[in-house]
Amino acid sequence: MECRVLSIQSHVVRGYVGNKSATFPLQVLGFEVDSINSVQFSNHTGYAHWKGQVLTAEELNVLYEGIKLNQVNRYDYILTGYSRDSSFLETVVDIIQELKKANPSLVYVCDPVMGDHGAMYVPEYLLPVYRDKVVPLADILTPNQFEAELLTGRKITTEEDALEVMDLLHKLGPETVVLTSTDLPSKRGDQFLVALGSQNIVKADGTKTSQKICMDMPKVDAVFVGTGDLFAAMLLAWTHHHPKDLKAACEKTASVMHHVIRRTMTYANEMAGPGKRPSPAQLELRMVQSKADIENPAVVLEARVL
Ligand SMILES: Nc1ncnc2c1ncn2[C@@H]1O[C@H](COP(=O)(O)OP(=O)(O)O)[C@@H](O)[C@H]1O
Ligand SMILES: Cc1ncc(COP(=O)(O)O)c(CN)c1O
Repeated sequence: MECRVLSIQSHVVRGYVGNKSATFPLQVLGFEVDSINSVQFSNHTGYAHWKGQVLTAEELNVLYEGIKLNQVNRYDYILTGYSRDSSFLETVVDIIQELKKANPSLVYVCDPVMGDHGAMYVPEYLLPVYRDKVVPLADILTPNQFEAELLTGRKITTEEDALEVMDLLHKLGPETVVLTSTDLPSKRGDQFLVALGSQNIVKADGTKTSQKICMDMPKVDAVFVGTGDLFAAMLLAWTHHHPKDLKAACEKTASVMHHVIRRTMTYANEMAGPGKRPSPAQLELRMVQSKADIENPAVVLEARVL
C-alpha cells in the first residue's frame, strides 16, 4: 500500500537540511514524498553568507489549494520542520487540521525547530504558536533539549528532569516524544551523546503507561546541520514499521544517523586536511546512498529501557 508523506520544510540549493535531507532517505524506503519548501535558500544559515526566498502564508495556501482542487490531498503522514514566520506556521496548523479530518489516522511528525545550545535561531514569537497550536496536533514530537525546555518552561539538568519534561510534553498532545540530543552525562562516558524517548502505551487492562528509553550515541566533535531533519524523517519511517516499539524505532533511527555522521566526518576531515577543522561546507551531511545504508547500517546502536 502506498504511504504518502507531506513534508513542509526548507530547501537549500547546496547541502542537506530540511527537505533535502529528509526526502531521498524516505523515498529510498518506499515512501511517496510530497514536499513544500518553506524557504528556498542558497545554503543553511550556518554559513558566512546565505541568500534566498521565504514562502509566505498566502503562497502556501495557493499550493495547498492546487493539491485540494485535484483531490490529491490524502496523506498518511505530515512532517514539518524549519519555519520562521508565525502566519506561515498558523497556515500549516490549518492545513494539518483539515488533513486530519480527511484522514483521522494521519500521523503528524513535528520537529519544533526553534534553536539549540541555549539560543533561538527563529523569531521568539514562534514559541507560543508552537506550544499552543502546533504541538497539540503532533503525534510524534522531536525537540532537542533546548526546544523541550522552551516548550515546557522547565530546565533539564538530570535524567529525572528529562523524564518529567517528556511527560509534560505528552500532556500537550503527542503520544511519542523523543529528545533528540541532551547535555546529560552518558553512563558510557563523555564520548557519548544522550537521547531520550517516551511513548504512551495502553496496557491490556486499559490503563495508560509509557515506555521510556535512553540512547547513548557515539559523539563526534563537530557541529552538524540538518541532523535534526534527518532524524525526524528516519523516526517517521521506523515508527511506521514499529508503531508500538519506540525502542526499536529509535535504535534504527540512531544507527542511520551514526552511519551518516561517520561518513560525513571522514570526508570532511579529508577535505580539510591534517589538523584543520572542517568548514560548514565541508561538514554538509553525506546522504545515505541506498536502502541498505538505512536498513543494515554497519554499526547498530542499542537503547536501554528505563
Ligand atoms: N556531534 C554529534 N555527534 C554524534 N551524533 C550527532 C551529533 N550531532 C547530531 N547527531 C545526531 O543527530 C541527531 C539529531 O541531532 P540534534 O542535534 O538533536 O538535532 P537538532 O538539529 O534538531 O538540534 C542526534 O540524535 C544524533 O543522532
Ligand atoms: C535553512 C535551514 N533549514 C533547517 C535547519 C535546521 O537544521 P537542523 O536539522 O540541524 O535543526 C537550519 C538550521 N539553522 C537551516 O538553516
